[in-house]
Amino acid sequence: MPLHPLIRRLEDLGYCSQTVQAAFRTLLNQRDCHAEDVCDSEENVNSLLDIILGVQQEDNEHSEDEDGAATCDVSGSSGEDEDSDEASSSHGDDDYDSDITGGGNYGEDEDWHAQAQESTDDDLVMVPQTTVRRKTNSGKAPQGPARRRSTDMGSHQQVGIAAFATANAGGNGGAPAWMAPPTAEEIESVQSGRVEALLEFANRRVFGNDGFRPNQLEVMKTSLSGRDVFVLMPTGGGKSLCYQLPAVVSPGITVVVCPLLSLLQDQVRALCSQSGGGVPATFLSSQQTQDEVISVLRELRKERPSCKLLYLTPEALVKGNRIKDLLDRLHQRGRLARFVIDEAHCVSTWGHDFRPDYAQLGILKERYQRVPIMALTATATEEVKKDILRKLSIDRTATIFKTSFHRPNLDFIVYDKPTGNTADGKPADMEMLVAHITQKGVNTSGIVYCLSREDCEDVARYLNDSGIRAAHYHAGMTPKQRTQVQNKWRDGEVAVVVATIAFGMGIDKANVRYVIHFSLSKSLEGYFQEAGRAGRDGLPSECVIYSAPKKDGNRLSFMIHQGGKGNRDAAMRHLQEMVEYCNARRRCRHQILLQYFADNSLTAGCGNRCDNCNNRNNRGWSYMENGQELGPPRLPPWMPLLEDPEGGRVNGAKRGGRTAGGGAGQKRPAPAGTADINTGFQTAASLMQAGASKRPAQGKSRPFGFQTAATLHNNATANAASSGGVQGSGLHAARAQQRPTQPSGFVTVTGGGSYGNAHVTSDASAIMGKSADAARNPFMRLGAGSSSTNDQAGAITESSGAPGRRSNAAIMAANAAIVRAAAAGCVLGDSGVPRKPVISARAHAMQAASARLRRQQQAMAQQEAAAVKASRPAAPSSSLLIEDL
Ligand SMILES: Nc1ncnc2c1ncn2[C@@H]1O[C@H](COP(=O)(O)OP(=O)(O)OP(=O)(O)O)[C@@H](O)[C@H]1O
Repeated sequence: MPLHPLIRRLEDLGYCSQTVQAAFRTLLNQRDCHAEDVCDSEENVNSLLDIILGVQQEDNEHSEDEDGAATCDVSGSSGEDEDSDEASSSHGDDDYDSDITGGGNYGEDEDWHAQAQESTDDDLVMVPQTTVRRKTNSGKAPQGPARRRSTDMGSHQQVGIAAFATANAGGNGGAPAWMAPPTAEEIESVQSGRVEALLEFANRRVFGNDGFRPNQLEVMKTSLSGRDVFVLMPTGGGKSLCYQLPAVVSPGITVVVCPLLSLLQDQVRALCSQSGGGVPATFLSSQQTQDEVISVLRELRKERPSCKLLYLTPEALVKGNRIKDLLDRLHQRGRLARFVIDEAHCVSTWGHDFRPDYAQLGILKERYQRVPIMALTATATEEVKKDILRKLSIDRTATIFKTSFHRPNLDFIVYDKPTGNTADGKPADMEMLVAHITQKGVNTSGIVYCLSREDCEDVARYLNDSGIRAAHYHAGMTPKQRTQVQNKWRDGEVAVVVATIAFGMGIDKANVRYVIHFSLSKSLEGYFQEAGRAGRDGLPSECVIYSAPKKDGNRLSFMIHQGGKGNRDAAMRHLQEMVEYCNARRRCRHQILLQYFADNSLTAGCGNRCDNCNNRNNRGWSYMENGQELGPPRLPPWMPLLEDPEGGRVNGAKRGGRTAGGGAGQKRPAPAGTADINTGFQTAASLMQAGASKRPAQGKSRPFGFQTAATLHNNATANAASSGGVQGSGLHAARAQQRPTQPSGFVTVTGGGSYGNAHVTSDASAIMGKSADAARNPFMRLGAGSSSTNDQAGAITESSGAPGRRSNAAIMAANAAIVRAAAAGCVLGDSGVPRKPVISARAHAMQAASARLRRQQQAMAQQEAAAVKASRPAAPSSSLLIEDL
C-alpha cells in the first residue's frame, strides 16, 4: 500500500517511519476519519508534528505521575523521599555555586569582573522552567498517544536523525546513544542531508528562523557527530543557536556554562518563551530558593528529564559537589549530550575577561571523556584561542569554525576627547556627548561606556539634565535595578544606557544605533565585543571612542597594577594595543580590528566606514609628518564650535599649535597669548559676547581673541563702515559677483556699512566659486566672509589654502579651521601671533590695493567737492574703483 504523502513528507524531514505512522493513526483517531480524508496540507503536517513532539510531553507527564512530583511546583511539596532528603540536606548547604563572584581582577571599584558579583534579589529569582509545556499552535497542550516510544527506533547505533526523532518522540528507552564513540558510519549519517533537513525544520518550527547564518549549520552538524567544536563568531553572529538547536534535536541534556547569572537567566527565559512553544530549559544557581533547587534536581534525576538545556555558572560547576554528583548521574545514564562553554575567552589568562573558575573547566574532559564540548566566543586572538583549546583539553580534537569578524555596517570612529570647560562653565566632553547624542536623535537607542561606576552615574545624570533619557548601569546596582534599566532600555523608555562593561555580554537588542566609549576599553578584544552591541540588525551604526589615551591609559594602568589577579603584563599589552588603535590616523580601523583577530577576510577597503579611510579618501588628509602619524584634532563635523581640543588650555599647550585647517598639517609654534585667552570650546554665543565686549574703539584694529565667525561677521559690517566706504555703492557687491576671482576682502572693505553683510555673503560665494555651497554651509560663508573683511582673518583664509582653487572638502576644512581658531580664542598656526598675522603676498597686494582705493576715494571726494562747487554732478565712483582693483 503506498505511503500517505503526509507520512512521506515527515519521513523526509527525518522522522522515523514508525513514529510518524503512529502519529498519523492518532490524528485519524482524533478526527475520527480515514486516511483518504486527510489531505497533504501544511496544516496537517503541523498537526502531525504537534502529535509527535507532544509524545515527549505526555511521557514526561507520565513520569511525573510515576515520580509523584509535579516539577512545575517549585515548592516541591510532594516528591520522592530520596529527592526530598537530598534536597533538604542541601538546605543551607551552599557547596554548589556557593560563590558566584568572579572577583575583581583589576580594581575593586571597577566593573571589569564585577559583572559576576550578583547580589541576591528575590524578585529576580527565576522559577525553574523545566516543565514549560509545549503548546500547539492553537495554544492547547498537544494531544497524542502516551506510549509510542516502544515502537521507536531504539538502537544506540542509530544516532543522527533517528536519535533526534526518538528523542523528540519520547526517547528510546534510555539507550545512551551518545555514550558509544561515534563510528565513521555514524558520523557520515549525521552529516548527511537528512540531518540538515531536520535541523532546518527544527530551526523553523522551534526558533522561528528561516535559515542559517554563516557556519551555524556546519557547527551544529559537527557537534551532533560527537566532535568537540570551537566556534569563533562575531557578536550577534548567532552563537547561541549553534548549541541550542543541537540540544533540541539530540537526546539527553546539554549543559551550558555561562559566566553571568543575568545572562543565563535571560537565555533560559528566552528559550522557554520561544514562539514555537518553548524549549524546556533550566538553570541552577545559588540565587534560587531551596525549593526551586529541589525541583530542578528532582527533574534532572528522572530517567528521562524533559529538560533539554541546563545552564550553570562556572563556579557552580567546578566548586559544587552536588552539581558534580548530578552530572555524574546524568553521565552514567547516558543523558549528557554535550558541554557548552559560552564566552569561552574567559578561560584564557591571555584573554580580556579571564575568570579563574573558567580555567578549571579542563576537568570536564577528564571526567566525561566522551561527552563532546562546544566552546564559543566572539573575541579571541590566535594566542587566546590556543590557550582556550589547551585549557579545555580539546586542542587535539576540536574542529575549529571561524566566521569573519567583519561588521560592514559599523562605522568605527575615534574623536579626541575635549578637556576643560566651555565658556559658560560646562564640561566640554559632556557637552560634546550631548551634542553627539542629540545629533543621533534623542530617542535613538544607544550605549555609552564609562570606566567607573561613578562616571556612569555622572554622565547619565548630565544627559538627563540635558533632556536625554538615560540610565546608568553597573555591577554596584542590585540585580533588580539592573534588570529594570535593561527592560526600560529594551522597551524604549530609556534611550541611552550609560554603563560599565557589566552591561555587555548577552545584551541582544537589535536596533542599537551607536556605542560611544566615553573612556578607553582595556583591550581591543573588549572593545570589539562592547562596540559589537551596535547594529545587530545589520543596519548602519556607529562605534565611537572619545579618546584621551593619556588620561584613560593612566587610570587603566593604575587599575591593572592595583589588581590582584590576572596577568598584568598581558593586561598592559592589551591596553597598549588599545591606545595604538586610538592614536592610529592612517590605517583602516576595520583592518586593525580584523588583523588583531588574525582575520584576513577584508581584502578590499572598508568603504569609508572608519574615520581614517574617510579622512584620507574624502578629505585628502594624509596625517603623515616626518614618518609619524600626526594630524589635526579628530573632531565631529556636527559640532564645529566644540571640535578643537587643541584650543583647550591643556591640549593647545601640549600639542603646540598645529594648523587648525589641517590640510597641510604643518607644525607651528603655539600662538602667543593662547594660554591667557584660551578657554577652548566656547559657545558661539559666549564668544560673540566676548568678542563684542573686547571690541576696540572705532578705527582701531580688532583683537583676535574671542572672535567667532559670528563676531567676525559682525565686525565685517563695522569694518566696512569704518573704512569710509562709498555710501550707496551697491555696485561693489554686484561687481564682485561678476568676478569670482576678485579678492573679496577689498570689495567688502570698500563696501558701504549698511550692506556690509550682503557683501560678506556674496563675496564668500565669490571666493568659493560655488554660491550653493556657501549658502548651504553657514560656517563656510561666515568664515570666508570674515576673512574678507579683516586682514588678519584674511590671512587665516589664505593660510588655509587658496580661495577659489580648493575642493569643497578643503574649503570645508579650512572654514572649520577658522571657526575653530575663533573658538579657540586666537588664530592658530598659520597666522602666527595674534595681531601679527602672516600675511601672504596676495594679502599684501590686497592691502596695497586697499590703500590705493582709499586714496582714490579721497581724491574722488575732493573731486566731488570741487564738482559741487562747480555745480556739476559727481562722477560715478564705484565702477572705477572696482576696475582698479
Ligand atoms: N539563523 C538565524 N536566523 C535568524 N536570526 C538568528 C539566527 N541565528 C541567530 N539569530 C538571531 O541573532 C541574534 C543574535 O544571536 P545570538 O544572541 O546568538 O548572538 P551571539 O553570537 O551569541 O552574540 P553575542 O556574542 O553578542 O552574545 C539573536 O536575536 C538571534 O535570535
